Amino acid sequence: MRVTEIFHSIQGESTFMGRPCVFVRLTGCALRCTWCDTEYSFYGGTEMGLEQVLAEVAGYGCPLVEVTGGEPLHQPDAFRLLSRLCDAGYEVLLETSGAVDIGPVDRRTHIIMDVKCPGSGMTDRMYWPNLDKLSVKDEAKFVLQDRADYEWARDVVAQHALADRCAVLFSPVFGKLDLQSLAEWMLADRLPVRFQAQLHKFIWSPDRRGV
Ligand SMILES: C[S@@+](CC[C@H](N)C(=O)[O-])C[C@H]1O[C@@H](n2cnc3c(N)ncnc32)[C@H](O)[C@@H]1O
Ligand SMILES: Nc1nc2[nH]cc(C(=O)O)c2c(=O)[nH]1
Ligand code: SF4
Ligand SMILES: [Mg+2]
Repeated sequence: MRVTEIFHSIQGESTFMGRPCVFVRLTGCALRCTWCDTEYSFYGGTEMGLEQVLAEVAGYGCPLVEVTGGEPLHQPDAFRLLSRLCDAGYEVLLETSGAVDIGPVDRRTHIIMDVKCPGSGMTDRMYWPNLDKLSVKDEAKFVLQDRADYEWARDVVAQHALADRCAVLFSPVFGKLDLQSLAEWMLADRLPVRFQAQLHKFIWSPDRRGV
């Protein structure tokens, strides 16, 4: 499979935020979210075998592993990687765009799935049946760039009763949507969702790779 980087860091997103975690970032993505912070993963990378990836992950001695990208699910080997990581006893997280069917993902995986808001420019790429496939251990994440995105996300959460199904995360596009505004909108509307900002960008510099 094609791998951009494997690194050990503090999990900066999701309900697992704050925990030490090994990241496997797979190369390539068919989407182009306007605000994507990982464009360096679109091309290049190194070809690695499944066993090689598993060995490198094991070297960190860390029980939490996240497979991300790019869009990991574009590579057929990603599904095998997730299953093998689960078999090996890791707590396994998957970050995925919402554009690829999550049906074949090993159900031991915690799926953290973006629902692409209008500001991303990628709403029409969403595979909507994915919303019904999320379960209690999974998370639906809305990355918001402005008030219009917020209102759209609020409506999607209500229409699909998403908060009854799984954790729902509202996250500002880093450096674009003011944290305080988002927090105040959520409180005013009494939303049953979780505020989250990208912790690693506060710990390290926002454009640093491999953290
Ligand atoms: C780089 S993506 C890789 C996984 C997958 N392609 C996806 O979109 O979920 C990982 C996460 O970072 C989020 N993200 C990317 N750029 C961001 C930004 N500028 N501000 C906040 N979150 C961002 C994405 O929305 C996604 O939840
Ligand atoms: N520290 C850290 N936490 C993260 N959580 C999700 C990430 C991602 O890029 O998918 C990420 C990342 O790039 N770094
Ligand atoms: S789907 Fe993920 S990796 Fe692809 S452009 Fe959007 S945020 Fe970036
Ligand atoms: Mg990232």
